[in-house]
Amino acid sequence: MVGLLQVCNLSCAKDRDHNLFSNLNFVVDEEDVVVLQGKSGVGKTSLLKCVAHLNMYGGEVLYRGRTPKSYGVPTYRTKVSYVPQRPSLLSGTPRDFLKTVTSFRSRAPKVVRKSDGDVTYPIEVANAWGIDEELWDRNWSNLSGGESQRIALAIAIGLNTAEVLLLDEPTSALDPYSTTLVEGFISDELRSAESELKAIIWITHSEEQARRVGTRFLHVTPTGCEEEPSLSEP
Ligand SMILES: Nc1ncnc2c1ncn2[C@@H]1O[C@H](COP(=O)(O)OP(=O)(O)OP(=O)(O)O)[C@@H](O)[C@H]1O
Repeated sequence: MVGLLQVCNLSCAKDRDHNLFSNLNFVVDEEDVVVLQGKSGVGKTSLLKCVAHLNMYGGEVLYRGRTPKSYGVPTYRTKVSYVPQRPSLLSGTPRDFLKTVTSFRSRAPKVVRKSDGDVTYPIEVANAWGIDEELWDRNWSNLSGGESQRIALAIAIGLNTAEVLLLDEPTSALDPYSTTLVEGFISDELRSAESELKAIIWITHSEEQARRVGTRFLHVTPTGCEEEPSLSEP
């Protein structure tokens, strides 16, 4: 079976002589929310970056049976999109970032714009999570961790081009109420016929969150990954 995303014999180098991990094989299908688990430092973030074609890797990543290069990497990244844990490392404001991202030719032209050129849906998504529009004009470095995390996620979801989202601890800076809002919104998007979103790979250190959002559980080790049938109750 081809699946939406196929990870074949993936390895990632730690340094010239050592691999961080190797021999990773798994398939992501439509409607999957694959929770990635594993010890701190095992390489979960690195794995997501490999899948997003942001890190060097050995082996193969196939999206709908084809390599990232066959789509063109910028186009691939609009379909398989990585959302970092700490977007505050970006320069400028979220609105600058949104304008830059939506100006790329690889972005689908269907993104809705206001007459002044602004893209609206990401701002609406963030608003639903308690983000005032004025925050879009503040530098990333002057936003709280939770604000920048929600805005980065709202951009990824609101652009509505990604079929696979790679979420790196997307709610680690959020309070429980905001976490519930975000989790609910994402699961509605996965079910919505209007949304492009088909599957998610989600890193979380929270067992409770893993149970709430996950449909599959993948345990990453330096020598491969194992699928766990389900998480046992605490
Ligand atoms: N750009 C980099 N240069 C050198 N080493 C790096 C780089 N990024 C990550 N590493 C190292 O690679 C290893 C794996 O890091 P990674 O962030 O992928 O792990 P993780 O499983 O996501 O960790 P955590 O659960 O703590 O977030 C760590 O030892 C880290 O220090």
